[in-house]
Amino acid sequence: MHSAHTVSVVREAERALMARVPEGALMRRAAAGLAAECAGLLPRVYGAGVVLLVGGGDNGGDALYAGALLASRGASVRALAAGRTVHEGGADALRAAGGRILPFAGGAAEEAALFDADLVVDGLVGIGGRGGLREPHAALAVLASNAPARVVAVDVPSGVDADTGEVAGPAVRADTTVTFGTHKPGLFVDPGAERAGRVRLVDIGLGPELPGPALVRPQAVDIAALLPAPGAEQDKYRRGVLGVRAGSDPYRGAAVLCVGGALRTGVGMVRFGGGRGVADQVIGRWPEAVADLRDPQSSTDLSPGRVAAVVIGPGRGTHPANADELRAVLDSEVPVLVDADGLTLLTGGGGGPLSALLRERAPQTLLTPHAGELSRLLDVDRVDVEARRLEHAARAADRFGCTVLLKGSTTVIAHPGAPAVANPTGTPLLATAGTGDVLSGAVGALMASGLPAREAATCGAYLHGRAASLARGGAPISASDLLDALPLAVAEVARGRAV
Ligand SMILES: NC(=O)C1=CN([C@@H]2O[C@H](COP(=O)(O)OP(=O)(O)OC[C@H]3O[C@@H](n4cnc5c(N)ncnc54)[C@H](O)[C@@H]3O)[C@@H](O)[C@H]2O)[C@@H](O)CC1
Ligand SMILES: [K+]
Repeated sequence: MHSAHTVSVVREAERALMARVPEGALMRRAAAGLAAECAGLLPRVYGAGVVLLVGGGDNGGDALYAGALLASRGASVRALAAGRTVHEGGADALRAAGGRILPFAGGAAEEAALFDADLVVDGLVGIGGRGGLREPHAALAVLASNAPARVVAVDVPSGVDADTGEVAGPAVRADTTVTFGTHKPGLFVDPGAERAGRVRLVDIGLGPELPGPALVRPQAVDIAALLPAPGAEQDKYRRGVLGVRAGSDPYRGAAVLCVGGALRTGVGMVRFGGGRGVADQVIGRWPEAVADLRDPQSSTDLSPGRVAAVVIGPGRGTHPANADELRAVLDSEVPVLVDADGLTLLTGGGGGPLSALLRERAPQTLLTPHAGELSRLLDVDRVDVEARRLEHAARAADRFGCTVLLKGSTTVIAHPGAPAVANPTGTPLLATAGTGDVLSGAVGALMASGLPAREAATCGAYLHGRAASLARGGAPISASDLLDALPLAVAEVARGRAV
């Protein structure tokens, strides 16, 4: 599990650590780690052309000290200074090692230097950056991103908000980000994550000073530890029965995909509740599912004895009868996943009393919106949700008192009082109709097997993203392809389970 801490927490921890170590020790540790990473990216350090982009703060200081180490190994190192001041100690060290410092004036010579470099090191701003990049930092960030050389960002790519991953204007696009002491949330959440490239952590001894993380990014081994292992003693009921309230006459496919997502992730049984037309379609595709053709508003099949969890919403409709059905489900004693039309019902006219039910219900509840649905739930602009995904998922989790999985380029999971989760898997190929229905079924299956909502969401999002990568070897995929690849993803993760 990779952990990330916010800037204020990092600052606090650094203050505590600095009081215990000799002056300058942390920057020397950071620079040594940075230089080693840079050296590893160059075929040969001796004779390599390295350009440092340096701002006026300690982030520039890290770059200058690392540049000095590379220069002392024979690299030709030039620093382009974005402002009038640069870190003095770092500048002295670089000059002493034979490097040069040039003011950046936007001239052709500096552009040529950047385009001729073998490696560009972005030390413009780190965790001290505030708001969108000012000039000339912004111009340098654009030049660096367009340069053919590899780009290494120091601590965070300049222009990326370290806490949120927000990118307000130009930002450096790095191949590698070398971060210090702990990861920063913005490195794991898009749009920041996409700018960070490969993220490497340099240990500067901060660990003992750090409290619990603000965000975690699970690895395959963490998912393996969560994944329910079917036991020899289990029957279909003990393995978990999932109730699915998805699909409607006009949207039958949503039901087929949701039920398929559950079956292909592993579940004891699926009880499908819905009308004859959609039920026929579901059973036609998945004869192993059990159709319940009773009145969908009836709550008799929502007792914990009959289902261990319920998924409601994909393709279900937003008529008053659907609101009644959602109310009955939320009134039940079982964990519930609300998706798609169910989320619209929480937002719409009946949303007041229905969303109040979320706070009141004792069992686990999970909402799985995409950015548009979350923007409507919170009554904010979609672009704001996409710019600051963590903040909005956390706000919804607090408001509704339940777990929230925000789907998208980085899927994030928020749960009141627990670290946020950034899902590491997935591909842009997932942006296609029906993949959300598969996700709700997959996560529902994990809830039915007994995983709490936050863990089921973490595990399900990981498997869903892996399935997308495994399906069709990188060729475009449809939601049905995901169904075929889900068992491969489950098997891959299960192989990593500690024995
Ligand atoms: N504090 C510590 O113990 C350590 C800090 N380290 C480094 O120090 C960095 C933090 O250093 P600082 O606190 O000096 O802050 P930074 O160097 O990240 O940023 C401050 C500088 O950036 C400018 N700036 C801020 N926002 C800007 C914007 N939007 N556009 C243009 N310029 C902007 C400020 O005017 C100032 O010159 C870390 O990211 C890390 O790289 C490391 O050396 C490890 C140890
Ligand atoms: K930087």
